[in-house]
Amino acid sequence: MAADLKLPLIDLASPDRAATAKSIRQACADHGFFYVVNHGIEESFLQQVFHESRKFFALPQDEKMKLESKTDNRGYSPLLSHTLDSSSQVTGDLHEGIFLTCAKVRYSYFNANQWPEEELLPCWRTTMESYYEKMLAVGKNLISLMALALGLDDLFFEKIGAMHETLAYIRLLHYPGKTLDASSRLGASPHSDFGMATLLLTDGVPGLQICRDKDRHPQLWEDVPHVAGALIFNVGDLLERWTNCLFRSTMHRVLATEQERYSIAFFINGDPDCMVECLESCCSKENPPRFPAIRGADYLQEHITAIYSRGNSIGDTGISWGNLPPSLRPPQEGGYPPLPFIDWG
Ligand SMILES: O=C(O)CCC(=O)C(=O)O
Ligand SMILES: [Fe+2]
Repeated sequence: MAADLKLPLIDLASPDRAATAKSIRQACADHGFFYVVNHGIEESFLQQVFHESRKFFALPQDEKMKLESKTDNRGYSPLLSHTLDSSSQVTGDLHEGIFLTCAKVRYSYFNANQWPEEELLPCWRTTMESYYEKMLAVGKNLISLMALALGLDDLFFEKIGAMHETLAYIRLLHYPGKTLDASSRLGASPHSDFGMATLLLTDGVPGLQICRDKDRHPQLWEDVPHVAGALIFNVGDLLERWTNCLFRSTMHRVLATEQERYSIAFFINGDPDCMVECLESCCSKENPPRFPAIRGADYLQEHITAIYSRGNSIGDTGISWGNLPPSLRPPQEGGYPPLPFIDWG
């Protein structure tokens, strides 16, 4: 049975930014996950976004399929159409979703947005665009606190270009609840998020779990309880790479539960052209960089291709763990070497 977890709570209204940054540093090192409260987004607006999300998923399947994502990034992905961890399940994850972005990057890595028709869902697009703006503002505040947490200038990630033309995504998710084969599937199979960080909004229906130590056998999965009004923040792979694993991109999954569940992930992936390389303050002779430098877009694109490939298995795409670049392969046998002791002060 999964244990219950008490994740740290970060209060964005606290006037003491240095103390907030210190708590964030601890939270990212211990869990890679924390709650964000007093984020400034009104509860009524969050409920409105959920309401619009429910309306989208309630559309007839053929309407949703008109927005089907052709290359598995922007657009609709039906139930079982992809698997976040292709090694854990042969068939797909038990959820449907739609990916949207309002990012204005100077060249297009991904498809154009696909919006439901205005007559079908009036105000849907404006609600999502407004959600995007609000979440991006919260995300940028958190990224600057992350920089402070690392002992850097709070504009550090801006200055290195990571936030220049930030690629961020909304992913509306719907887990259908009771289905015949729910017991043999997961709502979302184990994965870590690929980008810099994710802000997650859940509807109170349980299911989300984290595994703090992926190399431990057997793995310990802990329930992430819902905290009303809070967003859930988690570190993504790019921040883990920047910090040489000081900040943890923690593995998580969603159980397929009896109850229908909705959630909304907001992925902050950073500027596609920014180089992601170990921060000086996070490595030393005894603790050399664990990952080679990589351009943000290359990491994301390779990962998306591998995980979201139609057919649900890496094999179907001609990609295998063996021919993925080293940055995308799972850790070597026995996991990564242990982290050195760090005195956080
Ligand atoms: O639905 C959730 O609670 C988590 C979703 C998630 O982890 C993801 O989309 O990356
Ligand atoms: Fe995730």
